[in-house]
Amino acid sequence: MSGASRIYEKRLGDLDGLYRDSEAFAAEVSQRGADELVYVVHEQKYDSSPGALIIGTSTLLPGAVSTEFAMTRGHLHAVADRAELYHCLSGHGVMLLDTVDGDSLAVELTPGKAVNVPGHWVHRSVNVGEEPFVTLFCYSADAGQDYSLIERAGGMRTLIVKDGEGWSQIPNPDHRGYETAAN
Ligand SMILES: O=P(O)(O)OC[C@H]1O[C@H](O)[C@H](O)[C@@H](O)[C@@H]1O
Ligand SMILES: [Fe+2]
Repeated sequence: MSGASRIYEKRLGDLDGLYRDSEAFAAEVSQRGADELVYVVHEQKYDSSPGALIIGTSTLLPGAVSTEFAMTRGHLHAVADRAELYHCLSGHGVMLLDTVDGDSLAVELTPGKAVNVPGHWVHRSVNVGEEPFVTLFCYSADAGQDYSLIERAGGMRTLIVKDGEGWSQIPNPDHRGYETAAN
């Protein structure tokens, strides 16, 4: 299929402020290096019109900073009503979802499972496994991403943390509410 293709990478040094434990983050940067890849997105879009789709794959490598698993920055779509499909191709992850009004969900994804993220939901991928977590995604080409809402809110409502050999979700004590952040 013809059209613009893009590869978008995030390295450890790009993710300052994402994890709660800033000392543990600094230690990871000095140990693993600021250039270490955390996630890479391969996307393809043939057009930017409202009806067009962006499709691609997101590959989030395994890892953790202190107790928090590797994650994407997360966002609300700039055109907030735009939805997105994520279909897990490999690995073991969680799609973390919040609404501005107070709903939160953590959807576990393993190969063959999919999550249909409605518009108006903030979303982030988390890798809770030991292999790369790879999803196929599809969303409207005009959606865009708003990264500042999560930052202003002090992070998403929930943290996905190590729990023995597995993972669990705990409330994020730094979260200030999206309602306040929006004003
Ligand atoms: O945009 P981030 O929160 O950094 O997450 C990385 C990527 O996640 C998903 O795969 C989205 O479909 C991409 O459009 C996005 O760029
Ligand atoms: Fe998205």
